[in-house]
Amino acid sequence: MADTRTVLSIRGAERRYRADHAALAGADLNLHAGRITALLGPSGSGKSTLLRAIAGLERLEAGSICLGATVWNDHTTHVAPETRRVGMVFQDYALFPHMTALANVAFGLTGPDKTARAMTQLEVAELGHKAKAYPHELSGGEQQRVALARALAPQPAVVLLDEPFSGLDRRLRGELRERTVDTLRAAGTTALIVTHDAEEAMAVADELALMDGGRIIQTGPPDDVWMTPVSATAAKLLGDVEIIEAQVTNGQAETPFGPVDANGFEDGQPVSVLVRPRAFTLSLDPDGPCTITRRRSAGPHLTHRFAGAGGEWSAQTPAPSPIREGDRVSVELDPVYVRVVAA
Ligand SMILES: Nc1ncnc2c1ncn2[C@@H]1O[C@H](COP(=O)(O)OP(=O)(O)OP(=O)(O)O)[C@@H](O)[C@H]1O
Repeated sequence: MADTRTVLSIRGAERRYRADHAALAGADLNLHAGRITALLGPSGSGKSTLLRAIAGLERLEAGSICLGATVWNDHTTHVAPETRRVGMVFQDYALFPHMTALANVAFGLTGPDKTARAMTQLEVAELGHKAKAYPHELSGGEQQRVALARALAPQPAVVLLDEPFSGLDRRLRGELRERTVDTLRAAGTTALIVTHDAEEAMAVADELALMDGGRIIQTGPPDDVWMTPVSATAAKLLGDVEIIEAQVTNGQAETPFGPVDANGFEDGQPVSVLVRPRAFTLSLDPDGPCTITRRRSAGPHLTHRFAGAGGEWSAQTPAPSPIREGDRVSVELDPVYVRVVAA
């Protein structure tokens, strides 16, 4: 059974840079022992501010941040960044350019064996042979690995990674992503990784936290969050979704593609029906109500745009498919990929 002990808890965190705008507007989040949480949100939603607040680089105006029973922040306390047991990997890695890889990793360490410990950490990152190299002599991926080694070397309670893969090309990103997850797991570290890439968040996360407007709007295992988004905003953060506004009648929400179960909402209530592209099941039908307007291959599946039923919609369909542009189709919804939430 995985350890779900809360290591870090954030309650009602508020931070305003301007009087009329809260970068953090009451954010709540728990980080659990040895687990990787991915923080996903659009640009400007407050992700970096939350990370900086955990690191002690921002003061909160309200709320609290606690490591176990130790208060790092509340209305009276602000523990200095250097005394928090936090490791940081910044977006640009922030390595010291005039120091070797080894000196960078040893930087935060103390004690007579600090160089040996830094070397061990570099070896874990498979960069022992680059110990004497300066950052400009390292590739982007190697720099990121040195930055991660530096963050992990002091055995911090929490590691924070701010968009750690964003400067790298797609192939290297995937590789480095897996290596980073392996390294964090091997170290048993509690980690928070910020990203605005849904696919990346789903790939790295044990737990996913969705952020919007300075608040955490949903948390949970990635599959659960994907299958059961709490709102249209949450669903949109994780990928394409069609949103159909509907009213509940006899326990069902009426859509142009037939009724769907109203998920416990009461009759008369306005709801949003969230339909993932893969929910649409298309069948060739000369008398069907919809017409294919566009067909695109996307590797293992196809994207079919179709018009009719009061709008234009996107379906993700299995490849190969005989359905071509201009064909008429009938459309059904697979309820597995449909979710009804409050409007
Ligand atoms: N130093 C600052 N001074 C003034 N406003 C700031 C400052 N830092 C951030 N903000 C504002 O606070 C809000 C949250 O910013 P933040 O950088 O935390 O968002 P983010 O989710 O990390 O965005 P991104 O994905 O683009 O990095 C934004 O409206 C931003 O403009």
